[in-house]
Amino acid sequence: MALAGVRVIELAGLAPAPFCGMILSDFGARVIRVDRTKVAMTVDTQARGKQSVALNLKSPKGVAVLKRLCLQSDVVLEPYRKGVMEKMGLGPEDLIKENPRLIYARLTGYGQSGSYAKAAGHDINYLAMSGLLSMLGRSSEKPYAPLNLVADFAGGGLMCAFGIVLALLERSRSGQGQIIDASMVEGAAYVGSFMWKSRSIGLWNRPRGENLLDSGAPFYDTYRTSDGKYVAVGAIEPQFYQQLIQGLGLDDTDLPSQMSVTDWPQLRQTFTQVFATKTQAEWGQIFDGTDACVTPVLSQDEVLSHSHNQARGSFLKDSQGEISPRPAPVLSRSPAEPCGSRDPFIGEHTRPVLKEYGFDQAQIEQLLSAGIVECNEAKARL
Ligand SMILES: C[C@H](CCC[C@@H](C)[C@H]1CC[C@H]2[C@@H]3[C@H](O)C[C@@H]4C[C@H](O)CC[C@]4(C)[C@H]3C[C@H](O)[C@]12C)C(=O)SCCNC(=O)CCNC(=O)[C@H](O)C(C)(C)COP(=O)(O)OP(=O)(O)OC[C@H]1O[C@@H](n2cnc3c(N)ncnc32)[C@H](O)[C@@H]1OP(=O)(O)O
Repeated sequence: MALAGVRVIELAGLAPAPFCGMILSDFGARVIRVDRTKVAMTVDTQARGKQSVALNLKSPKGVAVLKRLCLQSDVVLEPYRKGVMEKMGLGPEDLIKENPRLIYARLTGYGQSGSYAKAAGHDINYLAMSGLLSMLGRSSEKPYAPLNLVADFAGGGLMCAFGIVLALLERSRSGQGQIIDASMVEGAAYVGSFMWKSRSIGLWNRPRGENLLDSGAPFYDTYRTSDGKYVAVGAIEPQFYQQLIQGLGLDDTDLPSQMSVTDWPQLRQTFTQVFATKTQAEWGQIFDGTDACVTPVLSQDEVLSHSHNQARGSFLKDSQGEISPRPAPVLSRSPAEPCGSRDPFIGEHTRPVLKEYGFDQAQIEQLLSAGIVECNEAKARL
């Protein structure tokens, strides 16, 4: 796999850093998640292929253990508020001084500088600060965050993984590590570059929800079908729009022109009425195999059985029967091989990882009896 041999220490976080760690793990990196002690359950639902070490960082001895793990690894991924790592003496300067090859990734909402750097926040705040939230939502309605997808995952976890891969690539030439300052505000904005770059062509001149691609255009929207399901329509180009009109059984000469913005509300009404006359599956029979750009809106449970997804193996079922997306993109020679077994229990790998990182048996027992580390192997065997 592409990242085989790369050792990552991931400090346990909420959602973006776990996703970043899972991407690295799916593509072959060895990811060791450092969890808190005295915690019954992890909130990391993206732990595929990771190992867990439970370590008390409130103790100087725990901090010393973490330092030893970091110094022998390729990547440290930390999701804390600015200053937390420095307070423990584990800031990037300290660690990179001792391990110049170390890649130190800092995944935060607002980045390591600026007046918001130390403020708490979540996806919706970062999205708001990126300028993108102001563009999301239906006409005359308030801005609407599309789950916590854009800042946490696209602009956060994924962008940070990209930064790590770039730093690894550069290190293969220079032999040196570096610090990655991954701000979710900036990551989200960068993912949305098109929204800035396309202003000059007038794509966003109208109010929110009234433009071509923000649900303003009737040929770029979702419609309810007679069985209470939905279809998605993305028939932008005239030749594809013609196929949509044909599939709907409408006569083009009775309709206003596609790009007549003032007629869009009326056209939307017509489409709404027509789509409501058949089931989602019936529309599938009409539109599948055409270029009308009409697809079913599938639920999370339906994706696995759709013929196209099935043919490509786009979704996986793990050993627990849980469905999740296959890692993307697909590399021809060294594709991801996601681990099929269950996620680790907190502290499940404390003992073997410490051993591997050079702690001897007596040191491990001492750390265990002092409560600096926890080991949950017994639970893991149950
Ligand atoms: C919208 C998303 C968030 C969605 C997350 C949800 C999926 C989950 C959120 C709550 C979960 C539920 C909840 O936990 C209750 C249940 C628990 C149960 O186990 C499971 C079910 C639950 C219902 C559970 C279910 C779900 O998991 C939840 C609903 C986001 O936007 S995520 C993005 C957030 N932002 C960032 O990541 C940006 C960077 N980080 C930050 O800005 C801050 O970290 C943050 C997020 C604001 C939190 O600030 P906080 O003050 O809490 O921490 P920090 O200042 O960063 O400091 C960390 C301190 O922790 C110490 N520490 C770290 N590791 C250890 C250790 N191993 N041992 C000891 N101590 C440790 C560290 O030293 C710091 O201590 P100090 O404060 O003293 O310096």
